[in-house]
Amino acid sequence: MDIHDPGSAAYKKARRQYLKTTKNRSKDIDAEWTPFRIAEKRYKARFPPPDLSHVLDLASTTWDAEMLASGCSLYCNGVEIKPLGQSESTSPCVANVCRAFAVPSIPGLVILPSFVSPEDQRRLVRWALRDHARHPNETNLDAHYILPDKGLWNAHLSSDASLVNTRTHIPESSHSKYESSGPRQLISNTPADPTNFQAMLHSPKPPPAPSPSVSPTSPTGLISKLRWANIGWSYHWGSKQYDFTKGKGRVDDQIRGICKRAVRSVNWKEVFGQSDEHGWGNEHWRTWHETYEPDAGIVNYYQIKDTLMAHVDRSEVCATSPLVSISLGNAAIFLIGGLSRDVEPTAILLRSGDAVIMSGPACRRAYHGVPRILEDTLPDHFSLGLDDEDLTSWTSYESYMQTTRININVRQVFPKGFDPGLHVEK
Ligand SMILES: O=C(O)CCC(=O)C(=O)O
Ligand SMILES: [Fe+2]
Repeated sequence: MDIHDPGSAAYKKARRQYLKTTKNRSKDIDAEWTPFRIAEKRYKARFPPPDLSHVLDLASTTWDAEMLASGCSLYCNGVEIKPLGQSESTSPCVANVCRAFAVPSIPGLVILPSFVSPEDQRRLVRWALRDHARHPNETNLDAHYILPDKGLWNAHLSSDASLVNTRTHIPESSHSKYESSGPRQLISNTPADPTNFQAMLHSPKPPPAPSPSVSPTSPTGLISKLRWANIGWSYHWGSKQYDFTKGKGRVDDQIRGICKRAVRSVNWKEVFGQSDEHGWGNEHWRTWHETYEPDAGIVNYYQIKDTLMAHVDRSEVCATSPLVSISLGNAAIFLIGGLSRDVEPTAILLRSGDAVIMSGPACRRAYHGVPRILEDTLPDHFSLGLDDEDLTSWTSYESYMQTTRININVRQVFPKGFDPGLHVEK
């Protein structure tokens, strides 16, 4: 990256901005920062450009086949990793190269580098933009705009000149129904679990208030403002709870298939079988190959300067089932720590095609975030993708992806055997 070259224009610009913004900053603000916040600040900084030498980057290392097969711990940029062997169902090992790694300091974290093929990555990008970011799936834009029936991406592709109208003209009388909420608030919510499910089910979930400051915008103008689209069960951002009264949205078959294949490719005994010190009793990881069933999630659309602050995904009733996270497009720094922000996080470079599985009580409720999208890291197969379907429109996907990272983040809300239907029909 040329941000590391002190002679480059990007470096000089970042330095100028840094000096301007830090001129009056008190030095002791830093003293109050948690280890997670310090790491976030470090990787987010435009200046000095972050040192990536302690970032776990599985793709940058050539692994010795024998060492991988030994099952012993290895170190990559100072981070301990454990290569996982074959699972009984499908193998993540291609030509004897291990394709699954656990991170022992965060039990339940599994990384599957390059799990999604280049063709599937392009297919998923099309899906995320053209097929998924539209009605009936809610996006961050729906609160403020009345999106076109044909979908925002299709409207953008057809160079639709007509502006997308805002929702600001809400009758005064119904204002009280609406609650102010923005995307990805960092308010803390009560962790969901089977015992408080009933109370959560019936708590009020008012629709978000449309922003009064937005104005009608072209589809092309709005595409760069797309930040998330819901998958499966509907999520209520205001209360940070699922709204089960809205019914169960579909999980696309392709997404479901990839996530199930990822979970089946892991030999969970190697991940959790050694010790049961985490006290989740029934060892339900033993049945994940058969019982794992994704039912909710989110597609995140990051532009280069976007970040996702430290958070815990604790709205799911099941706090241990695998969460499968797929990265597409530009690479990112992913930070994952522990049950509080006081735990020093591990930094992981996630590249297009990588899958991450967060599972078990230690990892599933660990703080994590994305402090940085790395500019100019779009892989070549996004530019050379002209051999598959629909040649003409790929260039639009490619140009959008030049400045984008997409993350498909898929969860299982309910533990096996928990029937939400019984409780909904009262
Ligand atoms: O973008 C990522 O890799 C993580 C996204 C995430 O943590 C979330 O959607 O909750
Ligand atoms: Fe998350």
